[in-house]
Amino acid sequence: MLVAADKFKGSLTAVQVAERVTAGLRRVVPGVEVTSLPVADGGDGTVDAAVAAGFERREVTVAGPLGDEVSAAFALRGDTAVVEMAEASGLQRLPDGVLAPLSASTYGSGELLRAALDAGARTIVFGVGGSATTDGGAGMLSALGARFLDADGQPVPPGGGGLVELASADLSGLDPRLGAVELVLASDVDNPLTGPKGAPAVYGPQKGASPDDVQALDEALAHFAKILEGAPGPTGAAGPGGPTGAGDARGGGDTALLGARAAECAVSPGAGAAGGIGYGALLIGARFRPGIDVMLDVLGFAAALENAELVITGEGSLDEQTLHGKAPAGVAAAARAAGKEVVAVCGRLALPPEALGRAGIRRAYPLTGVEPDVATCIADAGPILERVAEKIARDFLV
Ligand SMILES: Nc1ncnc2c1ncn2[C@@H]1O[C@H](COP(=O)(O)OP(=O)(O)OP(=O)(O)O)[C@@H](O)[C@H]1O
Ligand SMILES: O=C(O)[C@H](O)CO
Repeated sequence: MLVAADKFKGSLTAVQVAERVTAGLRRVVPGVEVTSLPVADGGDGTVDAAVAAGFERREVTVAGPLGDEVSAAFALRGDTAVVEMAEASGLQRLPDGVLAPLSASTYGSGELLRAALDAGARTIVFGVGGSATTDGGAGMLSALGARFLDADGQPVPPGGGGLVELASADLSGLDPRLGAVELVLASDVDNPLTGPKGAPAVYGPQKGASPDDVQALDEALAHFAKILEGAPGPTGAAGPGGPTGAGDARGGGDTALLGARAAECAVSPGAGAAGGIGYGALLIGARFRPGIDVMLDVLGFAAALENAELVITGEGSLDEQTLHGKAPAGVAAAARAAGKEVVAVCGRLALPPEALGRAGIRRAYPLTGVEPDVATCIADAGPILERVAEKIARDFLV
């Protein structure tokens, strides 16, 4: 039996989900062998999942979304680092939870990447999602040595809103170590940077952006990308590979302009992830992969799967979004490909059985199936999840 579920956002961490499910299963079948592999899709909880799988947690003080100091962690094992942008620039890092769609910056995420480089990382899994920001990764790039100036030669204000003032950009001062690392953009979504499916339009509102803000941010990010097309690229022999990850020399040399590659990055899948930090990451050579697929590799899912007959996955809300590359869909696809049976636990279930079936999930067990009151399900999630797991044990193990 393998428990590979994401967190129930707002009620249980992924580690707690695994603990509660295990406790419920063992109440019905005391000796049952259960392997726990908490999972995440690149968004918040990604460092926790890596740590649960044996990575070392490294704490660093970096800038939060509004520039105040926050304590953030990345995970390290050997020369592989897992950096989660939400640790520095996530919604949960906003002081008092007050949304700041125009001014929130990813500067602290760049500081986290720098800390991973300082720690000797040669491969960096950059998990993105759950962000408070819509700055196209400008803050992150600044922390790594890029310069973004207004018409008076002054740094533009932090956040996506400030990018309308951008007159010139220069990436030639980027940390040269970036040229020598493998950077993987582990993204929860595959949106482009701008336009109707872009970061401001689709994810701006959840960060507090009004319709006017969305429009302003969309224009600001388009302007940002346009300026970058004419900007000096990173120096160093191993120039970034662009969205395909195929390393080449186009970005090398401080006189080389980013040009067509910057334009290509803006429309590449994942550019619009986490307020466009995906774009910034692609620009410095990151290779895009769906976050859950990257994390299953990092966490050693294939090995954990070998001895399991049944896989229990899940997340807080099994809904339409789940089908678009969220953790349970990724777990189910990988488990089904290996011929394993998959069921899911969740707080609330908003998918019909056919949709679950298409995702490879045989049956879903919502907490609301044993406790109809949603508020109680959230407040008392742990014990209720144990009862749900008892049900799974009775259905599949006895
Ligand atoms: N114990 C619970 N009982 C009932 N519903 C819950 C419970 N815990 C979470 N939820 C529901 O699930 C939602 C959170 O969904 P979920 O955990 O899938 O995260 P998400 O918002 O999809 O983000 P992510 O991409 O990080 O997974 C909550 O807003 C709530 O509606
Ligand atoms: O952070 C965000 O904007 C969403 O999670 C999509 O990446």
